[in-house]
Amino acid sequence: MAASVPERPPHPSAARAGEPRPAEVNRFMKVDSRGTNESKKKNGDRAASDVLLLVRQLPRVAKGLTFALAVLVVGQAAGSALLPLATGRLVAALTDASKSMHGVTVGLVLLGVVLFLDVVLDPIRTMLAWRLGTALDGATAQTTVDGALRPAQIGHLDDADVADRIERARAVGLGAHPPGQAVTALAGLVPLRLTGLVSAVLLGWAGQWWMPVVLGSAWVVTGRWQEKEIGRSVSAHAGETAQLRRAAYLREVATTAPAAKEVRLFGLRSWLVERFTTAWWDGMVQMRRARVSPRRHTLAILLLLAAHLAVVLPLVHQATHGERSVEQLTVALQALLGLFALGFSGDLQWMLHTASAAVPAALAVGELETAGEAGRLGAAGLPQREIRFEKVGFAYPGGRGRVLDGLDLVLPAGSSLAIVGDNGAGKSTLTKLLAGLYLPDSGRITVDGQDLRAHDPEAWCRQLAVVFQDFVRYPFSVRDNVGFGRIEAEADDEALIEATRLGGFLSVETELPGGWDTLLSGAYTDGTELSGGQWQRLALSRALYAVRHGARVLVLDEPTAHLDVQAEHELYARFLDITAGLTTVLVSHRFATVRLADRIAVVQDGRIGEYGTHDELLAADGRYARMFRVQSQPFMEQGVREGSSRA
Ligand SMILES: Nc1ncnc2c1ncn2[C@@H]1O[C@H](COP(=O)(O)OP(=O)(O)OP(=O)(O)O)[C@@H](O)[C@H]1O
Repeated sequence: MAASVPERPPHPSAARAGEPRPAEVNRFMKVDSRGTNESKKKNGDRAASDVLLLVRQLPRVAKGLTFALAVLVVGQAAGSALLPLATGRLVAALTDASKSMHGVTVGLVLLGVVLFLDVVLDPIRTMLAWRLGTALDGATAQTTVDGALRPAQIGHLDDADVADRIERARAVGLGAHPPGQAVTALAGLVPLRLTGLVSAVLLGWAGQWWMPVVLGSAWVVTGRWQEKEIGRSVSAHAGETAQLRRAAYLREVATTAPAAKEVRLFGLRSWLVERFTTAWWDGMVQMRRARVSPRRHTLAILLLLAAHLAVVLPLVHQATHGERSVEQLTVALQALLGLFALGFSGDLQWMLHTASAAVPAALAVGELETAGEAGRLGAAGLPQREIRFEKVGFAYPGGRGRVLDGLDLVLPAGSSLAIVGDNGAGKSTLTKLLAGLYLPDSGRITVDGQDLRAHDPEAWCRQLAVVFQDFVRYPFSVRDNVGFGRIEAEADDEALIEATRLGGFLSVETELPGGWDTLLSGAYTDGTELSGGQWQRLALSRALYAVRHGARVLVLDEPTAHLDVQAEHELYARFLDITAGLTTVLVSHRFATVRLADRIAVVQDGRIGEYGTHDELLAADGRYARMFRVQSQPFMEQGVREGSSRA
């Protein structure tokens, strides 16, 4: 069956909220590098270090833009710091008995410059921040995609820790706050903080030195309390990605086409809604716990009130007793108001921390490693002699135990081998190991006597043409769907036609409205949806296109599962053409398909239980013979009944 739903529910071994994972558990990630070890840090520190990490990425992403934005932010902060000075000067000139025109003009000009700077610079800053944020989003997404695809094997995708980080890197678990939003928040926060600092200096100058110390401390302390709340919320979000991932998966099932039929037919609607709601609120529960207590809130308000009174009362007293001029009082009062910028900045801070939390996850994903050293030998022309499994043992990461256990098997080059066995016996697993997508835990696979690990995994993949049981239905053109068999090859219409002819898709292609360029997806207005069997023929054509470009090992996992009787019959008729000169592995439950192979291997208890030709295995009267009889019995009985009724 083709892949149906894009997201898997969380792995049972996924970490519970807030539960740290020891670094050595994960063999796919450098957990401790570049400050990405999130588990050891306290929530507040973690939020701050996420932001620092994000800031460090900015020049790497776009040096010029970062510099321009930094200059603008500082310039704007300097401009806004002039505001109290300009107003102070203007008020002083206006209240001065001499009514000096010079003083009024200077005040007005200063005020005009400040306002002009603000009006002109603000939209430019917003635009630059947006562009830098978009660049960061693109770079983060690229790092995630690149990292997730880098390991030559696919075991990391079965790892709950890796899956959680990928999810976080995609920012799905964080209410879709992409890292670029953090840049916008930073571009707003930094001028605020700078304004706060300048205001502190002005208050010290126009008032007394201790005034900014008292008021600034009150703002910083209460702001820190709020920041800790944000840290807790963000880490609650991050820790709860397992639940949120489940919620996202359920939403996907409910809102997309692949599962729509079953959801309706089995009446899963209420179940889905209920499960989604539960998963969503489970994911959010930590958020609610992370709220600041009302007592803390009250304390913060009282502290700020007291600090303001402690500064304002002496200021007014000094002004009324002639110890402060009108200009000083005006500047001091405005600076006093500007000091709020050192405190909690609500949405901006929240946005900054939530949006920057995806960055360490993306960096960790970007550093995913191939399990073990990747081999360097080429693989062109292999195998010449044989592929051999020697005492191969394998268990999936996080799986329930050994799927293969001491398996020995020989695939002579240029011949075909069918693999049969019960559901879950390990047939598909065997093909994935052959393709190098997983490495054996014990034993080895050799190609012409050389360990497969010694070969460059990409070079080995070029030798393979595979149709997996869950082949992918790419929503692209027919040409692309076939061409993906060898993406780096020059456009080759002859190979395209030959591969689709052998794969049984050519007759379908000629009927399509746009021919080779028909977009294969019902989700687009100009797209066309294929039937299951047509998709399978296309998947086979893709593999045969790879063969036309040099692949020498053909792996077909249930290649006839979706085919109608005629198409299956035609495929059998072409089988020798298709497999000529190739080393072919055929996984199937259909004995009509299995019989096409030169040899047959029965997978049983993690090993090869029986091996031989169809006739040899029937003569041995073992498991294969029993399975064959079970499948052919109804037809034989039917034949006997028809024979006797004719007689
Ligand atoms: N990604 C995975 N993670 C963990 N366990 C897995 C994974 N893929 C398969 N398994 C388990 O490995 C075992 C063998 O699966 P495999 O798909 O190789 O069986 P199969 O012989 O091809 O079965 P079928 O005939 O049903 O296609 C099964 O028990 C399955 O649950």
